[in-house]
Amino acid sequence: MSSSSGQSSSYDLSFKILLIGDSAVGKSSLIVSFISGSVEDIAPTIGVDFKLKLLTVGDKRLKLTIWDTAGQERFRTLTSSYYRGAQGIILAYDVTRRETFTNLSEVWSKEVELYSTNQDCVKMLVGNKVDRESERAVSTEEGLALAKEFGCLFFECSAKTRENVDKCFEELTQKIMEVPSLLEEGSILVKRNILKQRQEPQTSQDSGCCF
Ligand SMILES: Nc1nc2c(ncn2[C@@H]2O[C@H](COP(=O)(O)OP(=O)(O)OP(=O)(O)O)[C@@H](O)[C@H]2O)c(=O)[nH]1
Repeated sequence: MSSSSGQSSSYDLSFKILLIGDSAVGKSSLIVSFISGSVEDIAPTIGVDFKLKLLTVGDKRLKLTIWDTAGQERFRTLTSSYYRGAQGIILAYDVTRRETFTNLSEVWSKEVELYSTNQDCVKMLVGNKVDRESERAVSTEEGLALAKEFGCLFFECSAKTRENVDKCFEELTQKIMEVPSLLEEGSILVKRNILKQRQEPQTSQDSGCCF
């Protein structure tokens, strides 16, 4: 699997991936770490933000639109509509803050049930900040058990050291491509986009923000 960030209108499949979870678990950092390979200090997300990543998997060129939602409760109602049409959802928590893990059951999995319109959507639990091992408050076994309960994929990673960051996005993408209905959606999205580009003046957008 090879990857690049930036602009290109030439791709075979287009997928939408959404990151959810409590504030400051590192959702934006995971995205930036994956997209640009760098680690920066990031301000809290206001509303919703998205970034694009181009990947090649086998002979397919993929466009991933990765939506970053605000974890802060005051933005919750703003983010609910962004679940629509997602082929992949990452439920993120911070392995050093136990409440961010318990909120996956209390809050975030309920939001997914309520708002996710795609029954076949692939979900992944991601425990972030494993570089802070001495402060760990959630064990790997607990993460695995919850992922099993939710029927999700599972990864632990660090946006800071980039440990497992590429792997978790790549594994999620791979699993999406293994679901025939999602694969079909991915190619329909590309066709729709080509039609739209023919009808509207060309605008190139690598990232954006909605609130
Ligand atoms: N040590 C460590 N710090 C991290 C890691 N990932 C993120 N951080 C830090 O955690 C803080 C919050 O990161 P964000 O990426 O803004 O978190 P978020 O989940 O997007 O937060 P909201 O936008 O409020 O929902 C920042 O200070 C990051 O630098 C990590 O893997 N390890």
